[in-house]
Amino acid sequence: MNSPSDSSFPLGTLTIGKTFDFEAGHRLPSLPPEHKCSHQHGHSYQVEVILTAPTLEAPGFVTDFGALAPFKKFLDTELDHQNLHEVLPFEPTSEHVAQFLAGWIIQNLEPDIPGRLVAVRVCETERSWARFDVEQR
Ligand SMILES: Nc1nc2c(c(=O)[nH]1)N=C([C@H](O)[C@H](O)COP(=O)(O)OP(=O)(O)OP(=O)(O)O)CN2
Ligand SMILES: [Zn+2]
Repeated sequence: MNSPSDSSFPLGTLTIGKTFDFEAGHRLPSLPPEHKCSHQHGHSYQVEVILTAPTLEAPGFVTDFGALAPFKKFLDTELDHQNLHEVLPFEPTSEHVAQFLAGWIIQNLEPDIPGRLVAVRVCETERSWARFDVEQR
């Protein structure tokens, strides 16, 4: 069986990603009333979590996708079918939500997995997204 130490494997960085979703309402109250997003509306949010690791764990994982289950549970229990501006202590722009979710992953998931968080991307729609890139640690 080949392994990454074989010379046929080029040097480089491996990343993995998994996409989660939740449904939620929100409004952005700081926007002027004429802005459509100052009014209550909803999104089918998609959250992409991107991880890396300097070495792979057997059988060749950055992190087992299944080990990200606690993050899905957090989204399901805390954000799904909620009004985000009521349950989050900040104005729920995509940018703020991406940064917040990155913080949750670093605090609550990273200690238990081999991978390290690279970025979190939050999509409000198919065409609109914000990405938070974690500073090199
Ligand atoms: N940089 C950001 N801009 C906006 C955000 C945001 O989080 N970050 N959020 C909103 C609203 O929540 C809005 O629901 C999404 O904006 P928009 O892409 O304009 O919505 P539409 O899907 O309706 O886009 P159309 O291209 O007009 O169909 C606003 N801006
Ligand atoms: Zn919105």
